[in-house]
Amino acid sequence: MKDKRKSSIGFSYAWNGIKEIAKTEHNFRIHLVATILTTVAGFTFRLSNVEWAIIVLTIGLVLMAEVMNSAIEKMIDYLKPEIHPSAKIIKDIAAGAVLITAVIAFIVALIIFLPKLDSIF
Ligand SMILES: Nc1ncnc2c1ncn2[C@@H]1O[C@H](COP(=O)(O)OP(=O)(O)OP(=O)(O)O)[C@@H](O)[C@H]1O
Repeated sequence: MKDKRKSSIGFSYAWNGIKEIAKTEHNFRIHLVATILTTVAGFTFRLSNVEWAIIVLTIGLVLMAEVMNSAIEKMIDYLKPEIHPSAKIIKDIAAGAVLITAVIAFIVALIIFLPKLDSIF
């Protein structure tokens, strides 16, 4: 019982973190919109189970990278609020991780949706 309460408190802290990022991070909101559009496209093109699994994993990868990037940005702003070359490179590297996942998501979208668009036109 005690463990259950503890884990639900942990979940509420995690949810609080996600809400904070959704409120403050512009890029995260853009990725949420992309998630909604991709989901609509998925239903429109009647994706197979395997295609859905790949799309869900890819969306998760991008959102997770965005959340980790935001955590790193906030940590740097807290530890090193002034301009510093190390602060710059740490934030640039974290942003690089998001860029990699966004490129992967774009390629996955091309592989899955292009043939379906092709069959329509
Ligand atoms: N303290 C700092 N010292 C040096 N360069 C910084 C510092 N903070 C940010 N930068 C540079 O500015 C870039 C953008 O940083 P910022 O914290 O605004 O990230 P962002 O991606 O614009 O964040 P947000 O998602 O909040 O808009 C970083 O990638 C880094 O190159």
